[in-house]
Amino acid sequence: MSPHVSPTPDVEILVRRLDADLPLPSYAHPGDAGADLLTTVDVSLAPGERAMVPTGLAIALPEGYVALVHPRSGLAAKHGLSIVNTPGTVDAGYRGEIKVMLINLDPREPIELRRGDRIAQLVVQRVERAVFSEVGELPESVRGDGGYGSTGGFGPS
Ligand SMILES: O=c1ccn([C@H]2C[C@H](O)[C@@H](COP(=O)(O)OP(=O)(O)OP(=O)(O)O)O2)c(=O)[nH]1
Ligand SMILES: [Mg+2]
Repeated sequence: MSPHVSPTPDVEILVRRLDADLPLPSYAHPGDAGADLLTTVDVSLAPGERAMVPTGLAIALPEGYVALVHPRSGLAAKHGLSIVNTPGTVDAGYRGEIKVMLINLDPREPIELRRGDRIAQLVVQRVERAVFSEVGELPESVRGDGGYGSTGGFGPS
């Protein structure tokens, strides 16, 4: 194994293919964080239009994991294709079809996608579950309640 490949074991995710003619999600390169998702249908998006696009996949994540549906940067840069709810959250308990809420952010050009095109990427991560414990006062911090640009704009802070 290359020393640059993570030594941690891969996480097994059970997958049902709802569309037998399309492949399982796959990583384009070793070390990639995102496995590409395909559309099972042709999609045409006018400027500003959005659509819920099926991937033909249903998965069972192990407890303690989440799968996040991220845009592909090449399609975003070249065509303005993004995802309305990026990143989409696929819960470990979800057994339905993974769908991608695509949106065409280009102000002028329509986007035409064909069945089998790679439209998004799925990033699998460990996730913590929190216990929300109510208190009257929060512990002090250096930032305090400063936010929303409190350190300034584009220039150095
Ligand atoms: O991009 C996405 C986002 C979500 N989902 C599926 C998996 C996820 O587990 C479920 C619910 O998503 P979420 O919790 O984000 O939506 P919600 O509006 O809160 O719906 P719900 O009330 O069902 O939780 O929808 C997708 O297939 N693609
Ligand atoms: Mg929810």
